[in-house]
Amino acid sequence: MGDDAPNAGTQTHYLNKEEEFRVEVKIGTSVKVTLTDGTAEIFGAELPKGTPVTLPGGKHAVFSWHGATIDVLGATELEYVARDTPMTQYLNLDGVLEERRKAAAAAGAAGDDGFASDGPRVALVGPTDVGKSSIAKILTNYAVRKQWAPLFVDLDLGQGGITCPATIGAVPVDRPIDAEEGVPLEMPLVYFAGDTSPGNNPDLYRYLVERMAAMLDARHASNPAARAAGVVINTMGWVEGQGYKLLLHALDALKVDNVVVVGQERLHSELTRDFRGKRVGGDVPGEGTPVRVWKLNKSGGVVERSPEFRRRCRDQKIREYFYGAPGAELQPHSQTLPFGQVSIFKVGGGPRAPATALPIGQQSSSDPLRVTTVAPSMSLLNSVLAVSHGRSNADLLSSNVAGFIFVTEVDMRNGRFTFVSPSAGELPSRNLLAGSLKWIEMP
Ligand SMILES: Nc1ncnc2c1ncn2[C@@H]1O[C@H](COP(=O)(O)OP(=O)(O)OP(=O)(O)O)[C@@H](O)[C@H]1O
Repeated sequence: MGDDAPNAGTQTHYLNKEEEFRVEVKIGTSVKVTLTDGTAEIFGAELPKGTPVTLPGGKHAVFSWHGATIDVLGATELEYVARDTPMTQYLNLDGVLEERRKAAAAAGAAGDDGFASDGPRVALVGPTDVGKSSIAKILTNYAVRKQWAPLFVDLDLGQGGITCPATIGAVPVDRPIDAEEGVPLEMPLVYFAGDTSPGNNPDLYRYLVERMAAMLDARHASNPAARAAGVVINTMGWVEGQGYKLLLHALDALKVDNVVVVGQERLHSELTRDFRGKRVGGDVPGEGTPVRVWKLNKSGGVVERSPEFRRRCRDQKIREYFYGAPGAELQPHSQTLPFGQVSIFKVGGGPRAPATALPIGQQSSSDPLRVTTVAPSMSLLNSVLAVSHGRSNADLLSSNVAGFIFVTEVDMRNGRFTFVSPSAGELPSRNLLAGSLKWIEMP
């Protein structure tokens, strides 16, 4: 253990075999890490030798399997070297998944299009702050380093692992997810739930997870390489009561065959009980891949994040969407449009009234899956709106989104609003989806 914090200037750190340098960087700032000797990785992504890598605000770990020397430039809030890590456990799990991928590819090559040609569908589950997203990145990156392109799926509405918070998303990963660029965003499939918690509209969350599962099945049916590479899924940290039911639904819908529980004995035993004897992928009972439930240790480096820190991480994620990662400072584009030139919708309006409480044939106006029009008002100020691929009112619910805009000004007197978007030019669609996601831009 070791170095004192906080630090500025360049500090050199020496990592022995299987040691990890843990560092906390203040939100809104960044530090640069350069590997000068040996080999090291950040959540499974190899550090290039001699090239500085920017670590944005947050908590990071630089791990070395064989020993390394690293230089860190900039002020950190906390830093130390840890000897005890669960990385060997994570590597062993990767070994099991790798065997599955190879067997799936071999079965596919032999013309078998049954469940034997399915690569692993792995989900990381556990309460908040146990390291689920970090392990999801490690497993994805280890697969990418062996030339697979697995699908990375994020079901956590709270943090926006792929694009903005309040979404679930999936993206094929063909180059390592690194600290600077995050998940590659060439072809993300993103659904907007409009809220950072699924508890406010669980029906919508379930619906979107099922949409995602259908798209995933369709992709695998037409792409044997993607099918063999498999899927790594990061789930939300709400694992009690309704959260547990939503989790079971998602694992079922996405046909997860490797459930990896991080850091909670009770959840592990509940899932072991609920998945006993269960198989996925087969056409007849008794066929298919048995679901395996694993238990992984939580890394000592994962620290609990306060609600305030989480909120700031979420804001940073939205900021990154519009301005790029710290240091990139992309220029978002500002435009003003009359309200008449766009249609703004929202999904759901609170809990559904029981059908028995309504006149026969009438649908509740608060149907959680009902799409309604949002009238222009000042309440749109600071809203993050999704730009939907949906063309008609009917398919807005089921369509994925092209991107997001952020409302910076509402001019009710002249009936127009000003927004920023990450790229210039026409919006890909004039159909916008609103939710409760807001962002106040800090200087
Ligand atoms: N080994 C480590 N050393 C230092 N920091 C770490 C380590 N592993 C994870 N972290 C950091 O700890 C924080 C929580 O980790 P992570 O986001 O993976 O947890 P999670 O279980 O997915 O949380 P949530 O469900 O709340 O999103 C993150 O800021 C992550 O970068």
